[in-house]
Formats: sequence, C-alpha cells, structure tokens
Amino acid sequence: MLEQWYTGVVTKIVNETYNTRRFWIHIPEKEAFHFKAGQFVTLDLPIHEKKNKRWRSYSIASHPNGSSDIELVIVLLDGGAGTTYIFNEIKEGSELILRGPLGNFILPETMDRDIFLICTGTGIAPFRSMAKFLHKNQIAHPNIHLIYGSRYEKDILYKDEMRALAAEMPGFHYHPTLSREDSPDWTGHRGYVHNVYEDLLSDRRPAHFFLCGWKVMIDEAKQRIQAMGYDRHDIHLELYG
Ligand SMILES: Cc1cc2nc3c(=O)[nH]c(=O)nc-3n(C[C@H](O)[C@H](O)[C@H](O)COP(=O)(O)OP(=O)(O)OC[C@H]3O[C@@H](n4cnc5c(N)ncnc54)[C@H](O)[C@@H]3O)c2cc1C
Repeated sequence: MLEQWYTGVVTKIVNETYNTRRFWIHIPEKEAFHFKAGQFVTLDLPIHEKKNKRWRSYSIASHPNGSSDIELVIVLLDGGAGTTYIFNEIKEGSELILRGPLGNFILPETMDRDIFLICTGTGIAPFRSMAKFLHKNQIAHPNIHLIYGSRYEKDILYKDEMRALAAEMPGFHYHPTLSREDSPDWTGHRGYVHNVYEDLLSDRRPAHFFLCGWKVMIDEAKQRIQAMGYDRHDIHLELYG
C-alpha cells in the first residue's frame, strides 16, 4: 500500500514534566483523522540521517474523537537525535510530516478477561488513549488495571487525569508505582511495576496483558508473566526501543 504522509501543524505544546512535553497536532488535510486507541504515528524529521533513520514513531496519547487533532507525549532522550530536534526546533505553529495511523496494539474485540496495562514513562500514551476512549464512549469492559512506573512522583504523567478517571470509571484501577521516591508523603506503591501485577494476580485469573515502553521493562515483564503460567499469546507488546 502507498504510504500516505500528511503535514501536521503543531497547535499547542505543554511541559508535562521537566523532560516530557505534550504536543497537539492538527492535520488540515483530513477532516477527521481516524485511528484506533493504541495506534501510533511516524514522524519524518529533518535530522540529516538516512531516510528511514529520520523516522521516529510516537503513540497517539489522545483518544479517537472524530477530529483531525491528535496529542503526542514525548520524553527528551539525552543525546537522542530525534527528540533533541523536537524539543529544540518544534514550536507552536511548526509543521511536522507524519504518517499513520499504524500498529495493532489495540484493545481486544472481546474483552472477556481482566486487562493489565503495564508501562513506564511515556509508555502510558496508548493506554491513556484506550482508557479515555472507553470512558467517553461508555463502552462496557472488564476490570482494567493501569500499572504505571516511574522513578519519582514528579515524573508521573497524567497523574491527576488518571486519578479522576479511576474515580469516575467503574472497573478502571490506577496503580502508579515509584522506584526511587523517598518522600514519606507518597503513600502509593513503591518499587517496580512487576511486583504490582504479581500481587494483583496472586489468584492467576485469566487476563490480557498489554506492555508498553522500553526493552528492559518489557523483557522482564514478558518473562515474569509467562513464569506465572500465562501464555505468550495473552501478552501484547509495544516496544519503544
Ligand atoms: C511504536 C512506537 C511508539 C513510540 N511512542 C513513543 C511515545 O509515545 N513517546 C516517546 O517519548 N517515545 C516513543 N517511542 C520512542 C521514539 O520513537 C524514539 O525512539 C525516542 O523518542 C528516541 O528518539 P531519539 O531520536 O531522540 O533517540 P535515538 O537517537 O533514536 O535513540 C538512541 C537509542 O536510545 C534508545 N532509547 C531511546 N529513548 C530511550 C529511553 N527513554 N530510555 C532508554 N532508551 C532509550 C533507543 O532505543 C536507541 O537505541 C515510540 C517508539 C515506537 C517504536
């Protein structure tokens, strides 16, 4: 299939944490940019590398709503060619060349088992899209556990929004866990994401697992979930790098 590239216009940028920004992009060529919650877009960045090395993918953090606007949430990687360009050069009003939607990291058609959404950092992007999509459209779903890992409380992305969703959305459970926070004010989980799902699944009930983020977390989660007796077909991955 021919690849369709669009020119998007950045309409708004917000610093979400000290190293992570939210970017809102409008795609004027499309009356509506249709995608499924969990999919991503690929940006073609003018970073003077070989063509395919100029491409960087980003999960759509907003939910499908029939508009031609999407939101991305991007963490600056020290020395990363793409994110250095994005953070230094992209301003409100800048254009971005993008294609999509891409990917099959989407909710199952039949949601007949509990769903565990496990991520670190900006890996929350596709899960925010899924949770908001289910909530806005009042779609029936089983228990959904969003297990989010970061180092410190200040790093938590969309914290207030996820807390509000958990309060409003029956069956949606939010479990942020912090690996390095030493403040006694933090009363939530401490440590890595792995202990959280292992504790929640001590009864080994049937479940779907969606893992999103960086290789170290994903490799360990895959191995631990299979060691708990789950089949690899129950595990869905979106590997960021
Ligand atoms: C399908 C998909 C969706 C993605 N969605 C997002 C998203 O929503 N938000 C987002 O911030 N990123 C996302 N990424 C990652 C993104 O595509 C880039 O890899 C990232 O922004 C780094 O690009 P860079 O050019 O700055 O670094 P590069 O110069 O390309 O990266 C250098 C190396 O560092 C590794 N690396 C990059 N970032 C990290 C990190 N944070 N921790 C550890 N190692 C890292 C890479 O694997 C690479 O080997 C996604 C990746 C994929 C494949």
